Amino acid sequence: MIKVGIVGGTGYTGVELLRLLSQHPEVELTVITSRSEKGIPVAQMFPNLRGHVDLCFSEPSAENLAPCDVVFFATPHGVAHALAQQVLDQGIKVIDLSADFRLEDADEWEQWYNQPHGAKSLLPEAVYGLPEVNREQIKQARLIAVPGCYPTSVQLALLPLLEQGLIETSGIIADCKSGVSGAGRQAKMGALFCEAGESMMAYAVSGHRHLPEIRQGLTRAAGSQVNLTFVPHLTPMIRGIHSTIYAPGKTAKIEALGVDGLQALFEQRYADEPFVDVMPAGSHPETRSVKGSNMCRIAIHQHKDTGLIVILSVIDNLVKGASGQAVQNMNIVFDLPEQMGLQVVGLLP
Ligand SMILES: NC(=O)C1=CN([C@@H]2O[C@H](COP(=O)(O)OP(=O)(O)OC[C@H]3O[C@@H](n4cnc5c(N)ncnc54)[C@H](OP(=O)(O)O)[C@@H]3O)[C@@H](O)[C@H]2O)C=CC1
Ligand SMILES: CC(=O)N[C@@H](CCC(=O)OP(=O)(O)O)C(=O)O
Repeated sequence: MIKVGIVGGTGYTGVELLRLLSQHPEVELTVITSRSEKGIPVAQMFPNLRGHVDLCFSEPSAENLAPCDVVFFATPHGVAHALAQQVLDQGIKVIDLSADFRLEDADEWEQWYNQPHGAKSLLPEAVYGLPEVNREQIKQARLIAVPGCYPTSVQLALLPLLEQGLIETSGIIADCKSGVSGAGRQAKMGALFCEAGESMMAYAVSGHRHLPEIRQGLTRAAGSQVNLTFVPHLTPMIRGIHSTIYAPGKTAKIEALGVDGLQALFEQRYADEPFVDVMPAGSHPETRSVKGSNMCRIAIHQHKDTGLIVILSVIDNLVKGASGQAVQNMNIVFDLPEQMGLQVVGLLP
């Protein structure tokens, strides 16, 4: 059995890890930390876990995490910077759900996250945990940076086109909508029911901190610099991300392929991917079809008037966008079947 520790067990991604890992046949939940709820039984705070998790929250320290084989950080930015080295030094793998190790360039990270990078020496070995791109590197990794929620939905939608050089590398627009759980469990005015309910708004239009992460991944896929306009929106749902991506095709290549060729390209690219579902041509995926599941559902269209390629991509921000993808990475690292503990079907309605 794999002994698992979770730092930050009281946040939304932490409790989602608990939900998934408590059902995982190869996992023994060993340590769950919270500074604010130290000593409190996990099942007292989260009654859905009664009968499934019998641990109490403990202090987040390297000493307490020592019995683990792997530690998940489900914490705000900067926490893994401070603790990851000590955890790794004990021979424990680290899977970080925050953005601490996602950007290769520490200066760029400091600009977007407005704080000093606290673990520059670990950056060269951190592996970006998008299995659809980095599966082989993940197998060997000690330290995994789980991609952000918006970056997961946008990259999966664009990879096949950029890898094949079928679209322009500038002029791409990613218009993304997120549920409110994306903002975390901490009390914030904008996440209040009366503020977020029955309303919708864009935010961080001039530049969101996921932009450099998306750009980094797309640039790697294309082999040349990619620029895009990424605009996130807050929508009145609890879970889910819906990304509508507009990409200018390279005219001759797209005309040669046609929309059927594009559909076939996506189907081939993701044929062996357990968590990417390319929907039948003409589909319009709904966020509720992936609610609670680790699936990314994608549909490809071409706009009749402008010829723009329009890709629709939906995920559950807390599952494929965070905790589910983190468990997928753990399965790969420990050489387990990638779908183990993750075969949850989306909830309808
Ligand atoms: N919500 C989402 O959809 C997604 C979130 N993420 C990322 O995952 C991480 C966690 O997000 P989320 O679960 O939403 O966050 P929350 O704010 O809901 O939870 C944060 C957790 O971290 C703990 N924590 C806070 N500060 C510290 C600290 N200094 N040391 C140790 N533990 C600490 C908190 O517990 P306590 O204070 O009691 O110790 C709490 O359990 C973030 O980096 C977020 O950006 C990534 C993708 C999607
Ligand atoms: C709706 C909402 O507020 N979403 C968050 C992004 C989700 C998240 O936690 O970001 P990381 O992937 O960087 O960890 C935001 O825009 O800041």
